[in-house]
Amino acid sequence: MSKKHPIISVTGSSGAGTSTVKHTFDQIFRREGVNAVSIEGDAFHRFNRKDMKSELDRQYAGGNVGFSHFSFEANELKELEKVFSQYGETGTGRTRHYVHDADEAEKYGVPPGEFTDWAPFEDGSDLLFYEGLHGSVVNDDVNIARHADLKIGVVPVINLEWIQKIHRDKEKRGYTTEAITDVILRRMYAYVHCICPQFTETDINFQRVPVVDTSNPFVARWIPTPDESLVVIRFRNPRGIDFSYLVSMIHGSWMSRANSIVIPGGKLDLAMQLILTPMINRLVSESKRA
Ligand SMILES: Nc1ncnc2c1ncn2[C@@H]1O[C@H](COP(=O)(O)OP(=O)(O)OP(=O)(O)O)[C@@H](O)[C@H]1O
Ligand SMILES: O=C(CO)[C@H](O)[C@H](O)COP(=O)(O)O
Repeated sequence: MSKKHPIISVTGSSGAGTSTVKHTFDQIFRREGVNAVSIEGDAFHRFNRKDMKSELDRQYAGGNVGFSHFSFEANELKELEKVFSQYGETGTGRTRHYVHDADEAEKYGVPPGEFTDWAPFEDGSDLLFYEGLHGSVVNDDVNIARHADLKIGVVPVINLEWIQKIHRDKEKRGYTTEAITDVILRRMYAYVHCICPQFTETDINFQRVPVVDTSNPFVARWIPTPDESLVVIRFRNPRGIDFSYLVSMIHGSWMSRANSIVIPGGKLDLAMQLILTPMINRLVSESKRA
């Protein structure tokens, strides 16, 4: 945690919607005049695509069938913790990009499956924004969660997460349903052991729940729309959260527990703006006073 150089981390599995949530944060940053530097979790993969394939073969041959991109050891988590820690102390740091597809290859000038070079953050930012797989990890080697001042979990129920992943990976990244299904299966061990535990560390979780039948996610023809879903918003520490204000502002919402509200899926953007804007403003104004 850093009063002077705050960090926001948004954590979610592959296809959960963290990139989508980043757009909402970007809108808040623009509107509130907050200068944020952003990093993507995939930048901290340990291997490029080709080397990951070799490493997977090597791990499988050695009997480690739980190895995947979700695994701690497939990512440079010490480097990520160092970036968080350095940013918290000095407001400086560095990142790079993992290039997934042709569009990103054109944008960054390196082929799909490769990393760009590391580059330093711009000077003078107000906060650091992380979005990816491992923003709230606590294990024997690293404690990334302790460096972040606001930790968000993006966690659709799993059938929906799979539908979102399958559609995104097919349309944007050119994979087949069979290849994506294979990846989902191979990642299951690390999903349970490396991804899920983070959502007890996060301050607020946004869980999208479809209200249409998603019982066979592998044949779903489209992603359930916002109007075909609800979102459960759970606060780790509900003290200071003005639930009656939120329920009155978000038409159709209700409290389901003392620390949780449920909103119509179409109100997610509004809810995020109402909940997060004062939190972001507080982080920035406290940092200017520190
Ligand atoms: N609230 C939402 N309503 C409808 N569709 C959504 C929502 N959130 C995400 N999606 C869809 O789900 C897919 C995956 O979302 P997104 O790319 O944001 O995931 P991600 O968590 O960033 O994945 P990765 O980390 O693997 O890049 C996209 O097609 C996106 O449009
Ligand atoms: O989004 C992901 C994880 O968050 C990808 O699955 C990961 O970055 C590997 O990508 P690829 O299989 O395309 O090389």
